[in-house]
Amino acid sequence: MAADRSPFIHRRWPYYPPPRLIFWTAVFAALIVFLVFHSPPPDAPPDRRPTAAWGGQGWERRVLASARPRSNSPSHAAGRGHLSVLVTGAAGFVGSHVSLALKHRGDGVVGLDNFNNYYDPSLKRARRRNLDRAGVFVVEGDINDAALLSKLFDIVAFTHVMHLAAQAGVRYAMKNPASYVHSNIAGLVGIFEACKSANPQPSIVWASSSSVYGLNSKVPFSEKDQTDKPASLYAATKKAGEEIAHTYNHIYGLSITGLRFFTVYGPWGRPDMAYYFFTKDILKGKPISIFEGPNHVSVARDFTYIDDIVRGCVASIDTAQESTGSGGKKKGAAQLRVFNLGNTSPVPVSKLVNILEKLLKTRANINVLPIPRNGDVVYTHANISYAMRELHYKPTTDLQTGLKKFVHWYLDFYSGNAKWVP
Ligand SMILES: O=C(O)[C@H]1O[C@H](OP(=O)(O)OP(=O)(O)OC[C@H]2O[C@@H](n3ccc(=O)[nH]c3=O)[C@H](O)[C@@H]2O)[C@H](O)[C@@H](O)[C@@H]1O
Repeated sequence: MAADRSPFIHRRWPYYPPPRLIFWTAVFAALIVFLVFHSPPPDAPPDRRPTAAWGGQGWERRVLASARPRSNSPSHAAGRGHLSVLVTGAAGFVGSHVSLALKHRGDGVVGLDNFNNYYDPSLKRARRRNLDRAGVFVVEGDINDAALLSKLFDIVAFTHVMHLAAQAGVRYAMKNPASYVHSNIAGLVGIFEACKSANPQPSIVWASSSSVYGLNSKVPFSEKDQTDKPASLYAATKKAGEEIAHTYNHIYGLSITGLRFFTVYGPWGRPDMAYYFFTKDILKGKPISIFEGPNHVSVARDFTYIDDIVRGCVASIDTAQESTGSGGKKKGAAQLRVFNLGNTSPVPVSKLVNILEKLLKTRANINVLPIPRNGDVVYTHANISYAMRELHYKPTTDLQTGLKKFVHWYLDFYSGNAKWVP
């Protein structure tokens, strides 16, 4: 009779299976364990995360640490409680300054920025290094990423959102209109959606723009003036933002403050703005264009120094009332405000160039051109009495003083020596 070679009979206990069987059983078990822990539950929403990496325990710990206010923060001492602020556009010009100011006084601050390449992202990365050093973690992601926003609100009960992420620049709107709709309309709605669903709802302060005054001829511009004649798509998206703010305040009880910034300038500024690229071009000996209005009228701006703007932003946070809703439901009327933050002292662009020439000790090579029909307006001038009354806002830096600080920073930064002086 042939010997029975089956391994499963005629074996006595204890039975030791062959090593190959043990190996394959282990592989199979490991595979099952992997599939169980890595497959999404059947009703999980689709993963809408963009390529930028966020999430994970280490990431959450950094968000939490950054959001934690100092126990002896002045906000707390002043009876405003502990503030945790989400600052969007934190690697941007105004966003980086405001984040540092809040962090330095003891508030918890989490930054959010998509580091897009509208202008040199290495400047944004340099600003981020300053924020890192100060203990502000900047999450890399987009305000249109609903899953990311909802995750951030899951982790932190933000008391305030300082929404400064936007597609800026008046003239670029003719080149890339979609980017204005993406950031200033869809992105703003994304922020309001996340805030209205959060529990507790944060108070929101966000950046509108002096450009909403558009073709207004009544000066100085007051918040009570009509703003229904925007001169650029950029201005139109900011104006639309103000209307959208009204809707979210009305339906959901969100406390919202819009700030109309007037041509903000200063150290760590935006390279797409005239004072910045004039400085670069004057130093390189390249020609610059100064625009003039019809009948050779001077084009002028109410240039406003960054430190004054930061004080206005912080005061807006400190005077913002709480939102009244929670988890998407309104419980009562909430605060809705719009403030001009300007210098209330317009200066012709030709004068700005004179100041730069003196500071740089270099003559500019100037072409005077008619103002192009690409969204620019001839004149801006802020009436700031409302902000003075409600925010105790009082700009203290004239253009000469502010440009001196900018030029000092510029020369330092581009000689590879940037130091952060908040
Ligand atoms: O305050 C605002 O609402 C706006 O201020 C700036 O917009 P703008 O005032 O046009 O600032 P710049 O682009 O720096 O232009 C400053 C002045 O220089 C003039 N300019 C600009 C470029 C140029 O080549 N030549 C020239 O004379 C412009 O006409 C303008 O009068 C910002 O770029 C906007 O994001 C912001 O919302």
